[in-house]
Amino acid sequence: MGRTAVAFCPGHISGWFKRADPKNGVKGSVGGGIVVNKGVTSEVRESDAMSVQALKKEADGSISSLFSGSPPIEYAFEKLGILAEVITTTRLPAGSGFGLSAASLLSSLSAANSLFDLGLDNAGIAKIAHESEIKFNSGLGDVAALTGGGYICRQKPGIMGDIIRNYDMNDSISVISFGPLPTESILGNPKAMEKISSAFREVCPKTPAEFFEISREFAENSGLISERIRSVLLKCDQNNIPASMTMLGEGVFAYGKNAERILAGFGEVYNLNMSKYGFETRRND
Ligand SMILES: Nc1ncnc2c1ncn2[C@@H]1O[C@H](COP(=O)(O)OP(=O)(O)OP(=O)(O)O)[C@@H](O)[C@H]1O
Ligand SMILES: CC(C)(CO)[C@@H](O)C(=O)[O-]
Repeated sequence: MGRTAVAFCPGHISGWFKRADPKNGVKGSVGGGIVVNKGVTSEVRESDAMSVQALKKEADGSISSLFSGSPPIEYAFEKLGILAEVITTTRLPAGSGFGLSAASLLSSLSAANSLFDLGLDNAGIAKIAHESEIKFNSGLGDVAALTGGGYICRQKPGIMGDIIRNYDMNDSISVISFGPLPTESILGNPKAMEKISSAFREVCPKTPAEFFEISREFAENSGLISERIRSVLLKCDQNNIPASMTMLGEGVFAYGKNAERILAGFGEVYNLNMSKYGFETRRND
């Protein structure tokens, strides 16, 4: 049995985004989102061979296998010249707008950093994770978002871009997910991306209410709202609950004490809170 290290990274719900023009140098996106208190825990173990196993924890505590192999994590570890057995565990659904590809990269790299004494600081970890996300089209702005907490507005692309972080989102955030919308399928679709680009407005919220207004306006203009999402949004509107579509996943996130009750009529509800913190490293010899 080799030594292990464990690290956690929160999830990130994107409310609006726009891909940065790669001609301008830095790759990624600008946009807004919420760093949330549930995300991905990675356990990294010394090994002679590289392997990644993704696990899902259910509401009743049972654990099931999601998939094995994760090209973004394998690529990042190869870049660092390390081999390890990686196990990621999450309570949240995959491919559903929680930025889990970024969270699994950041938690796995944080754990590897401490296990192998790589000496990377948080910016160094984020740089490798961001590069891997861009390479696999699995995210644009999630890594930058997850370098800290709060509900945020990213005004420049990349991990060194200006990020406004606000922390006064005190009520719970309820999320319902109807199924995955693989990030690659949207980012790799020029028509969808053109519509998304025209839906984007260069504004930053100062309050949670403004955050949900900007998210909703973007979602309405993005061309991504399905019939199922529309019916949930209508119900939220009728009950004065701020709500919008999770980017990128076929789901709805809604704000405040009454949101859970309304969303529960449509399926399993994930109850989250804004996280004040981004990813972290913890040693576990
Ligand atoms: N929990 C996880 N553990 C390990 N690898 C993951 C995990 N989630 C996603 N990945 C890797 O990221 C790839 C792309 O995932 P995708 O971007 O569709 O999911 P996501 O990040 O959960 O979605 P979103 O970015 O919309 O929240 C997956 O094929 C997988 O290789
Ligand atoms: C593209 C994206 C919506 C995928 O989660 C996110 O990375 C973002 O906001 O850039």
